[in-house]
Amino acid sequence: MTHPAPAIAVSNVSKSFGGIAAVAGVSFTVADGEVVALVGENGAGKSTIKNIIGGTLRPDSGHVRFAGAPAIEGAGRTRHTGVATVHQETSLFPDLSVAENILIDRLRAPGSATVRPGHLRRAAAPVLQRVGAGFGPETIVRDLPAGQRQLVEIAKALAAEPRAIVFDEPTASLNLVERELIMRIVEQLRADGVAVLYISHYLEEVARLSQRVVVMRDGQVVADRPTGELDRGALETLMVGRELARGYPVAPPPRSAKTLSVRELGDDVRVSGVSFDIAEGEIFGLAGLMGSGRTEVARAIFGLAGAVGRVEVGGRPLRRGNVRACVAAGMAFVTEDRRHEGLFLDRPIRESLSLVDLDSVCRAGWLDGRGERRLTDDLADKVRLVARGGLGADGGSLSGGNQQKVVLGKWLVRRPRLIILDEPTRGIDVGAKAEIYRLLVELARAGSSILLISSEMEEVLGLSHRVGVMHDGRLAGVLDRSQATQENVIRLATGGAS
Ligand SMILES: Nc1ncnc2c1ncn2[C@@H]1O[C@H](COP(=O)(O)OP(=O)(O)OP(=O)(O)O)[C@@H](O)[C@H]1O
Repeated sequence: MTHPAPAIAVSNVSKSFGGIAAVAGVSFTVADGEVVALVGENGAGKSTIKNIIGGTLRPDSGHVRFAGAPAIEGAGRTRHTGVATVHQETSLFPDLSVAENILIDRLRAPGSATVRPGHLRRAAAPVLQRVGAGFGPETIVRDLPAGQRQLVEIAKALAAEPRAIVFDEPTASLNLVERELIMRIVEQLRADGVAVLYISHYLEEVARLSQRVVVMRDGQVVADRPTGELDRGALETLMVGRELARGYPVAPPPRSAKTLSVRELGDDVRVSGVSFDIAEGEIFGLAGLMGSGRTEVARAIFGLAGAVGRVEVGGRPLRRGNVRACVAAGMAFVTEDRRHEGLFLDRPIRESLSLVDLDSVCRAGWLDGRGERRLTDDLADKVRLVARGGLGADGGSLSGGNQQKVVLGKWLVRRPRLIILDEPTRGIDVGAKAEIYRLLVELARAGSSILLISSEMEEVLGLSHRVGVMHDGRLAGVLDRSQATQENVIRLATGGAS
């Protein structure tokens, strides 16, 4: 019996950057109608492989074949026919319509004539239907919530009718309902015979969707096994090379003094009438569906978005809209958009790490090189930073997850009085997550107050003393740890009574 060639065959692929191997001798296949999960720690080499399969990066040696055929070499870029990629960061044009975004590659094709809007709409409708979109082709992308933009991203990939499709963490920061939708699309693609390579840090998704798991560590494949043979613990151990502690670390009960007091907070647009307190040493989770106003609450506390209402830190009214005053009051804000707001891509990693704590690395106004080295080495260690080129390499050379660890880590050691974290573990691997949870609990134990915003319900429920649930711009209820179950949170988040 002859076997058909696999839809994707990666053979002995190696790639180095500046003499440092990102991936070395990687081989695996994905067959038609198969979902293969690609997992590994931050910096293991997953994105490098994705980019080589997608044709945006050329391997130093080895090759990728699609259904037995090599890629078509063109000037500068390799064209890989039959494979599409759904990226983590959205690549959509916000001011164009859904249909224009979906068909943009064809609109830009040389020799393409002017396209009539009616034609565009008709061409986009079937793929929108295939992803179960509840919006029309003429909707402007900017008006869609993030979860639905991800559907447009997938529809765009499907428009080319690919035989193989690569998903890069498609559910990061989506809520449970939106995640379910994406997973059903993947299941349907598989049933339709499409080959799927699924990159994810969410091991429950890996267990549900994939038939096979390829585990990468330090640029190499360390396991390629049927998913059914690996339980969660075994998979984690393969990924991080050690056994991870189960469950969440427990913070001691909060103290009685209030750190933060928020009254009738609003942003004049989406959020209004939000009131709550956070005590010293308390972890307060903020849950809610995407678009419910969680991020806006955080921004309004910091005075960033035309905020109204009263905010007190340590019993003193906060001078609003003045970020410097907030920082002076001991507040720290780690936003969702960490890569643009906290990391120098073209400066040594060491500088990004030491910047918030300059006082401790400066002696009489001079930068103390040894002090800086000690501080940054310690920090890098604490967040399990994988910087294969050392801390002297530029921030831009780090993998996505490791860039996030830098920005998060530098705030965590500063022991702020109040730290607001928006999606702190997005894109971060299981091992580093465990470290970050430990650091958060340590901060709380030392008396810091923490406002934790996360779409990962398990994380919010596992770490928080209390959980506030947002619905439609209002705080629908606050649940104590004993009442904070997934069902109760979902009920409040979807507009049900507490
Ligand atoms: N342009 C580059 N210049 C220098 N080094 C790079 C570059 N791109 C990747 N690397 C290095 O290659 C290694 C693999 O990175 P890659 O982005 O493939 O990891 P990853 O598994 O996708 O990680 P993450 O889960 O954080 O996204 C890392 O050590 C990274 O620092």
